[in-house]
Amino acid sequence: CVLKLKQQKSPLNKLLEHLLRFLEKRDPHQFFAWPVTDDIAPGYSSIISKPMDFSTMRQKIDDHEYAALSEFSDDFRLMCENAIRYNHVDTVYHKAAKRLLQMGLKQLQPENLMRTLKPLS
Ligand SMILES: CC(=O)c1cc(-c2ccccn2)c2ncccn12
Repeated sequence: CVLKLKQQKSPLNKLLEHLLRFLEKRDPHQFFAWPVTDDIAPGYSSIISKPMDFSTMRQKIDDHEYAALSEFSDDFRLMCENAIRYNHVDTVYHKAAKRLLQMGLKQLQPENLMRTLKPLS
């Protein structure tokens, strides 16, 4: 059998894995860890046309589906905005999504990005 050589992690992939770990730490209840199912959220799949969650983002990193940081940020924003739209404003999920989005976009700003990357260089 032909051994599938472990693909070298590209610099972008190293950055995205680092960012994903940073963002996941700010979801202590793991509300965003896995896809939302219709069982836990009635009608979810007919309301949210493009679902997204951290496990899907991790799979996309591993499958080299992100060609740029902006594509990763788009999925992060999509994940948060789905929760902001589906969940009523007075729910823990809506509130957690707003906090996570605000914190995540701040972290993705170039000057803050450099700050988290320093130790990686
Ligand atoms: C992210 C989201 O919208 C979500 C996560 C969850 C969730 C995630 C993990 C464990 C339990 N619930 C959820 N439950 C009901 C309605 C919406 N949600």
